[in-house]
Amino acid sequence: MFSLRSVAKTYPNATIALDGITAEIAPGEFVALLGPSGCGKSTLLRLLAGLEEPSAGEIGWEHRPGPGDIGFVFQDATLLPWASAEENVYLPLRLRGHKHAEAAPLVAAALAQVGLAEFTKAKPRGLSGGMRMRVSIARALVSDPMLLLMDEPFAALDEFTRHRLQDDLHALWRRSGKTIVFVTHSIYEAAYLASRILVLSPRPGRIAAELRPNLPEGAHRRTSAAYTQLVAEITETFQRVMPGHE
Ligand SMILES: Nc1ncnc2c1ncn2[C@@H]1O[C@H](COP(=O)(O)OP(=O)(O)OP(=O)(O)O)[C@@H](O)[C@H]1O
Repeated sequence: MFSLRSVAKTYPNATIALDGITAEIAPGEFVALLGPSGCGKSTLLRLLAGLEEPSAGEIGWEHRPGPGDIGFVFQDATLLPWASAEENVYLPLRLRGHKHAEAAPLVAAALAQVGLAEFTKAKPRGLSGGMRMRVSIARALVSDPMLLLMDEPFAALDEFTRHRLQDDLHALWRRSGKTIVFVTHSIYEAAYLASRILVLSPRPGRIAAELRPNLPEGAHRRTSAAYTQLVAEITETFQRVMPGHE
């Protein structure tokens, strides 16, 4: 779907956020960018979104994304507080000039995809944190993007809600075949969700290691011996690649 060739990013204040990032991402992959705070994960997402330009290297696209081809989900749900779930999900289509009548079935389908078919009229304050995040995911899905960029979307949720949303996101990914790039600090989350894990080193971020997990699907995924083993493997990888670790 896209390739990163020796991509580097230095900010005007001389902070080198990323250096020499090279990777090829195929359609349908679920890529976790896993790394410590400040290693440039969000910078990499912004480069992919076209919000920043690399200072060196290049990003090559198989099909250059147009409007609506990339969906974003951030750590905060960033919903309009006075607007209903439905209106929040309609927003990106409205901004691109879609009429309400034509958008309504897409909005309803996106909300149904995240399990909120019954909550279309609810305002954000009437929804739990997990439900607000579901609205945010529906808003990202409404234009049927080819690529979903997610920046620590579940970091602020309690553990139980987080597990539910991880389960549902994983199922959605399997069902839809979308390409997802997901930033996280959590080894457990990366292990559970991703088909490929890129471990980034501390700033300047480089790809320090790469894993391609192949966990069993189904109800026992999280409790499987393979999952525990994968978490141990990623933890060992971290200890190996992070300076200052014994
Ligand atoms: N606009 C900017 N100007 C200058 N420095 C920046 C800018 N944006 C980010 N940085 C710096 O670049 C480095 C990488 O930031 P980035 O937000 O990409 O990291 P991150 O891995 O996403 O961190 P976190 O996990 O804490 O969100 C940090 O040191 C940050 O302070």
